[in-house]
Amino acid sequence: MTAPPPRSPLLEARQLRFSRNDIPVFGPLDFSVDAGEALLVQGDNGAGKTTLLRVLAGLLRPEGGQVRLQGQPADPLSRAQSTAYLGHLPGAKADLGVRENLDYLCGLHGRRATPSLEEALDVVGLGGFEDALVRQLSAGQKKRLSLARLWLSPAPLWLMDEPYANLDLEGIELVNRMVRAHLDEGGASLVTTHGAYAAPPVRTRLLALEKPT
Ligand SMILES: Nc1ncnc2c1ncn2[C@@H]1O[C@H](COP(=O)(O)OP(=O)(O)OP(=O)(O)O)[C@@H](O)[C@H]1O
Repeated sequence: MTAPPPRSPLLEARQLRFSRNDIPVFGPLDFSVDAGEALLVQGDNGAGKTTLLRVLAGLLRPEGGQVRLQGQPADPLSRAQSTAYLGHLPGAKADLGVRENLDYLCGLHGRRATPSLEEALDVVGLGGFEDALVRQLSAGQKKRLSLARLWLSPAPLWLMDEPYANLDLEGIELVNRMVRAHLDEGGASLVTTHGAYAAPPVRTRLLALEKPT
């Protein structure tokens, strides 16, 4: 019996590098993440973690190198479709309600057929806040709204920039439960951290970012 061909990584970066005004921010980097895995991206303030995630999401153009998704070269459009980005700013409209915002964000980024918006809000602990205005939410509640958007996303690759920031202990456990469930379903996650926060208790690779000299 012949062995099945090896499966391509969900995400692979080759010699990926980024500069701003000719000043190197990161790279060249080589790394890969398989379905069912998390990659912990560690580095000090300014090491380039957010920039790397934004490049992978297709929001910034790398200076060089390649990004492959499931073995195929990925242009910015396919990167945008295959990734869900959880950033520092929730991207929500302050004067709209929580459910309205989630609906709007899912309209922009796409969503799975299930669960419903209300179920997703329950999962992240925002049940009962459906009609609250986003500007009335705390920082942690806004982060939970972003997590609800992630939970509804059909994208296999989650790009999570400091997902534990502003969350209480229960929120940290929520992030870990979500990452574990996403990986169990065949997804993958990149999680940035300064190293001081908790890390998801899942099969994890490590990418240490240092400022280029
Ligand atoms: N919009 C921007 N314009 C110019 N320089 C920027 C911009 N955003 C980030 N930088 C610079 O790029 C470098 C990398 O920033 P980045 O936000 O990727 O780091 P980080 O590792 O995510 O940091 P932190 O842990 O503080 O969030 C820093 O030197 C930063 O000053």
